Amino acid sequence: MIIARNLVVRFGQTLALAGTSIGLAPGEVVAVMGPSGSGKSTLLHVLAGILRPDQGEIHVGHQRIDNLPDAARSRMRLKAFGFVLQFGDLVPELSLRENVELPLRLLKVSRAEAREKARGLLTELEIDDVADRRPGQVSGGQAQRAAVARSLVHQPSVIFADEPTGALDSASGETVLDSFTELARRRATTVLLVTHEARVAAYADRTMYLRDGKLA
Ligand SMILES: Nc1ncnc2c1ncn2[C@@H]1O[C@H](COP(=O)(O)OP(=O)(O)OP(=O)(O)O)[C@@H](O)[C@H]1O
Repeated sequence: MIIARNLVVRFGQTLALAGTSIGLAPGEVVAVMGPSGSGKSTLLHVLAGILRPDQGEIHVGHQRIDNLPDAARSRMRLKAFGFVLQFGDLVPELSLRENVELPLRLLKVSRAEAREKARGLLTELEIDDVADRRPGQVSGGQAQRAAVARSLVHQPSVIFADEPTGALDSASGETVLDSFTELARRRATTVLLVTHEARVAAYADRTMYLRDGKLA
C-alpha cells in the first residue's frame, strides 16, 4: 500500500530521518516505536504527505506522492488517508456526529449519506448516545473514539495514528485501541501506529523500531 525508499529529512543540523525505507502491506497494522526524538512523528508526517522529504521516494498504491504539487497532495490526503492524533484534534464547535461526518462533507458526499455512514460508526464505537454533544462535553475516551470514527468514515486506504491513546488512562486507551484495530482490520485498512508504549504496539501485526532516524 505504501512503499518509501531512502527517506531523508533534515531540520537545520538535525538529521530527523537518515535514509529510512519502509513498506506497508494492504490491511496491515504496523507500529513504529522508538525513543523520544528518534524521528517517529517525522516519518508519519512524511509518509502522509504533510512534510516533503529532502531525499527519497514515497509511493502510495501506484502513485508517487512526494513530488506532487501541494494541492494534489492535499486532495490525496483527504481522500486516501485518515488520521488519529494524540488529542483527537476534533473541531470543538462541532458535535461528535458532525466531526465524524466532516471528511465526507469535504469530499462533497451528500448530507444524508454522510449522516448514514457516520451513524453506523458511532454505533459500532458505542458513542451514539453522546453523538450530539461537542468534544468538550464528553470524556477523553469518547472523544478519541469519535476521532477513530472520523478516521475511518471515508474508507481511506491508510490511517496514520500518532500516539492515539497517549492522553488517556490505560483502561480507556485499551477500549479505544481494541475497537480501532478491530474496525480497521475488518475493513482491511492499513494502519501506521506511532507510539513509545509497548502495550500500544502490542495491537499491531508487526513493530518497527526507529533510532536516530533509522529503522532497525
Ligand atoms: N519542526 C522541526 N524543527 C526542527 N527540528 C525538528 C522539527 N520537528 C522535529 N525536529 C527534530 O527532529 C528529530 C525527530 O523528531 P520527531 O518529532 O520526529 O521525533 P519523535 O520520535 O516523534 O519524538 P517524540 O516521541 O518525542 O514525539 C528530533 O531531534 C526533533 O527535535
